[in-house]
Amino acid sequence: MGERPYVIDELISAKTIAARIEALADEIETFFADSDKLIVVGLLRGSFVFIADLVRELTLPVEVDFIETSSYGEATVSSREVRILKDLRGEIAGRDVLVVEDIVDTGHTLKHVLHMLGGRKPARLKVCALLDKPSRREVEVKADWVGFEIPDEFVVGYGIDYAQHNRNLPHIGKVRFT
Ligand SMILES: O=P(O)(O)OC[C@H]1O[C@H](OP(=O)(O)OP(=O)(O)O)[C@H](O)[C@@H]1O
Ligand code: HPA
Ligand SMILES: [Mg+2]
Repeated sequence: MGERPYVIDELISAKTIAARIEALADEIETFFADSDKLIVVGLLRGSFVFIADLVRELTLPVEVDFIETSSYGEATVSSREVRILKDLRGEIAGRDVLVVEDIVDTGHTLKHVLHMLGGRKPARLKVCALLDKPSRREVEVKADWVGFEIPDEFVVGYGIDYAQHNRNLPHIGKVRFT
């Protein structure tokens, strides 16, 4: 399926995102202050910009690893089938893990990943999501830290795509079909 014609309206500016990430990093750092072994796990591809900015605001020692998931493909609706295209490189048993996600929408992706990682017996398993669309939730799952709650709009930018486009926008915009 190809893209329908659309324009992008700014929803959250780059400056607002940067300020919010500073505050999130402060909270995360306080929570994990006693941890010398935090693994920050980004969900590819959407979280690549967010994780890059977030880890640079953290001063505690961290390792960085990635999982690649895919459920949307070229569409604006979830396939509800979460595929793991790439798994972690390292072991997480007994380690503190922070999952970094760009957006929690239906919740299928995060639920699947938390179930998978939880089974590996990490010490603590927490989630930081930049965006949360609670009105669209289909399964119960919650991020421990959320940057912004947003309305039911299809968003792009700051790592997030529509049919693989617009990940390089520095701000978050909403797609308006024309
Ligand atoms: O809560 P959900 O409805 O599951 O949606 C959220 C997930 O969907 C998007 O990923 P996508 O499958 O598009 O892969 P991408 O990160 O490579 O864009 C987004 O980056 C989240 O990971
Ligand atoms: O609003 C969205 N935009 C892009 N990809 C997504 N994946 C889940 N929700 C979204
Ligand atoms: Mg996507």
